[in-house]
Amino acid sequence: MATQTVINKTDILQNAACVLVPGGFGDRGVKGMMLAAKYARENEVPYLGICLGMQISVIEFARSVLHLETANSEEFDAETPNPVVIFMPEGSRTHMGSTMRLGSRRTLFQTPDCITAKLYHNSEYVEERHRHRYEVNPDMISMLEEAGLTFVGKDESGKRMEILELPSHPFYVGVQFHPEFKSRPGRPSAPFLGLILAATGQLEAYVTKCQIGSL
Ligand SMILES: NC(=O)CC[C@H](N)C(=O)O
Repeated sequence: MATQTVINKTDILQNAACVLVPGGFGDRGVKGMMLAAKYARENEVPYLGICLGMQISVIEFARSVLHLETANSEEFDAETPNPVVIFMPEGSRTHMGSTMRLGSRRTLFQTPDCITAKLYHNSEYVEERHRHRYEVNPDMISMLEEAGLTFVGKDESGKRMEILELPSHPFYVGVQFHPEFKSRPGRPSAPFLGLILAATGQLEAYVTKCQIGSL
């Protein structure tokens, strides 16, 4: 897609109540996803990034806020000088399928004082399903956190980033797992519910109810 066309596409975001960037593989559509993440971040539009969508938000933040213009995922540019998203060390580059990090795994909340912990009814941990080969580069975390992006959920080793939030934003959430896999009719997944509540101005009231245990 020509750059000009991509830029004009942000027009369609102007009336968006929220933005969701879902999972995916390869670099198809990544430019547009990056613009959507940037638009949501800069304009306080509720954002949920799932798996690739979380990785996109980290790249976008590194480029725009840390001014690392070449920040990228090794999935899109294996030689990037600023790999903010890297190939997971235990994966295999030659064998696909079962070499992915798959299945239900535990994410530990690093603080109870974050929007996702509250949405998950103040749990200390969640178990959600995974399907990915790349991850946020653990060596970049302190730089990203100093600039305001916080990693509020990590795996049991503490090295794998599972949930990010931008506390200065009304609802800017990225999850490395796939909350859609455990979502059920009448029992919506917490990150999706949070996105819709934020988009309709009901997030604060819902979170308060969670806090006082009346839900
Ligand atoms: N399911 C996904 O969105 C995968 C994201 C990315 N392509 C990875 O392999 O890590």
